[in-house]
Amino acid sequence: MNDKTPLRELKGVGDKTEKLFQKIGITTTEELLRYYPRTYDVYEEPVEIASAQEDKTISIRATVTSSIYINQVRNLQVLTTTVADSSGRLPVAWFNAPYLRGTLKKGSVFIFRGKLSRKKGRLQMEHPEIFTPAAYEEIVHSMQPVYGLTKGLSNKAITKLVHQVLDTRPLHGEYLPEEIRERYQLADDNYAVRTIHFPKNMQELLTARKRLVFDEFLLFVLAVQLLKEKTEEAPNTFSMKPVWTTEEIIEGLPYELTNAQKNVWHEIERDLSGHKLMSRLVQGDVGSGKTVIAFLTMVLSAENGFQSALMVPTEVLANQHYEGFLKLMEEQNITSCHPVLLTGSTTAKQKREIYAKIASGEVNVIIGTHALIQEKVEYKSLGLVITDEQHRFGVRQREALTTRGNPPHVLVMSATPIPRTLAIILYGDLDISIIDELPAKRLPIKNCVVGTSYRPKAYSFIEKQVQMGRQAYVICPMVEESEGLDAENVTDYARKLKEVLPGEIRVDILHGKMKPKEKNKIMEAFASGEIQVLVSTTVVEVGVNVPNATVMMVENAERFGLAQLHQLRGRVGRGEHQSYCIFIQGNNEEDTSKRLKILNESNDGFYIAGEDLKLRGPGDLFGIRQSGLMEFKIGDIYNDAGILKNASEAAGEILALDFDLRLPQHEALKERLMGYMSEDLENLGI
Ligand SMILES: Nc1ncnc2c1ncn2[C@@H]1O[C@H](COP(=O)(O)OP(=O)(O)OP(=O)(O)O)[C@@H](O)[C@H]1O
Repeated sequence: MNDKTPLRELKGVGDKTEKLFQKIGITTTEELLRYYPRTYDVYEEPVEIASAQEDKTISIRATVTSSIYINQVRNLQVLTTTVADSSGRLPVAWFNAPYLRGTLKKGSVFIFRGKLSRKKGRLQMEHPEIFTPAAYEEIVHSMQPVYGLTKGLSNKAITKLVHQVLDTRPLHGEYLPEEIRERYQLADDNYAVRTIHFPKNMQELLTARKRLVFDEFLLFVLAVQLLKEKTEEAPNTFSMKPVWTTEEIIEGLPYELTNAQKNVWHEIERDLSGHKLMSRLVQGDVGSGKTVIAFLTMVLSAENGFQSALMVPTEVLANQHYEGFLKLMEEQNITSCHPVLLTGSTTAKQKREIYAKIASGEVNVIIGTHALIQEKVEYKSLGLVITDEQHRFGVRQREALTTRGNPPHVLVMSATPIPRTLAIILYGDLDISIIDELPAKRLPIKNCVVGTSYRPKAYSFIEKQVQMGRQAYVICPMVEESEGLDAENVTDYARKLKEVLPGEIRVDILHGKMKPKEKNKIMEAFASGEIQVLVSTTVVEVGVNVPNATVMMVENAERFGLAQLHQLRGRVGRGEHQSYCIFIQGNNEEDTSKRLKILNESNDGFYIAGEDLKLRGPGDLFGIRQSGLMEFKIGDIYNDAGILKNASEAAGEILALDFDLRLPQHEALKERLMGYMSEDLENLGI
């Protein structure tokens, strides 16, 4: 067995299992080992029934004190009994588990592990796991991995397979230079990979995690540094001179550019006409007006006779930008641009026609999803690539671009708030511009963090806003009901909301499982105001622009990272109307309230990220990540900023000594880096 061994060759993996693993992006043993647990279950010491708290998973050691009752509730068979210890009694229920009848004999003692919930005013434990006291003794205090799952694939199945691979694979040689491991006190790689799946305690877990985070950052920073070497001196083969048209467009806009926008625009103009190729990152908080800068740059490129491509992560966004660009052309009478939209939904026939037009130069502004820089697309003269969200277009994609015949100028747009010190490390190959000013007419968003009892008020508020001509988003974490997860889902929620709101208000849904075409249709209907309330998952999070929407209501806000919530909030407050954000907290935990309150204090992405960090302890690393940021599997740029700085320092030293990694002590590292660079590039968008 080696790293690239297909899962298929493992014991117990047939067609069906192979497909299920493919669904979560795993085809080889290496990918399986890099599929880190989402979190860990700790089997705690049993507690007394009397001290058990609602909503918490606990273990109790108790005796079965009554006979078993079986009730049929629709298609659910409910099995109930009562258990007791010296402190009290507790009803327990299982669903569709008739096989337990033989086990749960009156008088027998078990460890019951599950969550307590309140039913008709009484606490009860639902569907607990059962262990004999001896079996529990063996696992108590241990940490069990909890993986991200897909329907049909159980946590047990993944755990078993990871065990199999860890037990049978040959160990690797260490690829990090010894002195670096010593200086930063990093565990051995083989140990780290095993322990991240099966740690015995928190300390072990943190040690393993530190090594893996370091590795992930080190490879990333090395890639950035090597790319920097390559691009720093690349001559400007697509020199673009400033033109009047863009000045006229700026004059003709319905608003005045902010000073920050003007500065960035001038920086870009200077870059494009300079001696070197442009590699620039434009960082600007949600709604700060990055799109118009992208459009101006594309017009400038077209006026200079070159093609440009704007790549975005979703079809919805691609459509939005395409429509936006067409509108700008029409309003401002721009004749030099011939735009085209290219996405996954474009039919094969249309694609062929579009490819031909791109090859002949008939179209010069190409807007779409990542399909744009696939090898099949041959450009006549691609002078500029703009990407609109950096986390889907990381260092590996930028590197792949430089290997094309004539590498184009690169402009990366990002709304991720990253402190400057970290940005310099993470985007070392890019010059950085910051739009640190919001358009003047914006009113600050009004926020509230409330419990679920606030819903009726929120609904009537939404109703009033709609009557005033505005629109609303309601975000739920899930698409449909899912076993074991207690969170709102789009499908049922929309149904309920339709019952509550007056019939003339059109409520519709949007989620990631819909076909792209359907999603576009819904988004267009929302943008045009036909749909007034959109119940959606976080698919709306990145870049969607409907300035008329003024309410953002987020259900189960506790399930999202603050950065993600900030992105969601950024979907409102994009026009002149007062906007509102209602975060519904679905639990009663004080820590959650504290965290969510940060959103109440500020509308500034930088501030939020910083405050969130202060509240986190080491145990939080495995709960909510600042999801959506960058392309890291395990590292978190905020929580692990210290490790990121160490990795950057180490990369600097390695390259100072051996700038192309030729020395024998770096051979294994180089191989690992090559593997990293080519890993999943297809999935990453190239
Ligand atoms: N200087 C300005 N004054 C007023 N409105 C502006 C200005 N610049 C842009 N806008 C408008 O603000 C809204 C948000 O701009 P845009 O979509 O470019 O934001 P963004 O920076 O891309 O944000 P996000 O990261 O959330 O996508 C748009 O409706 C745009 O027309």
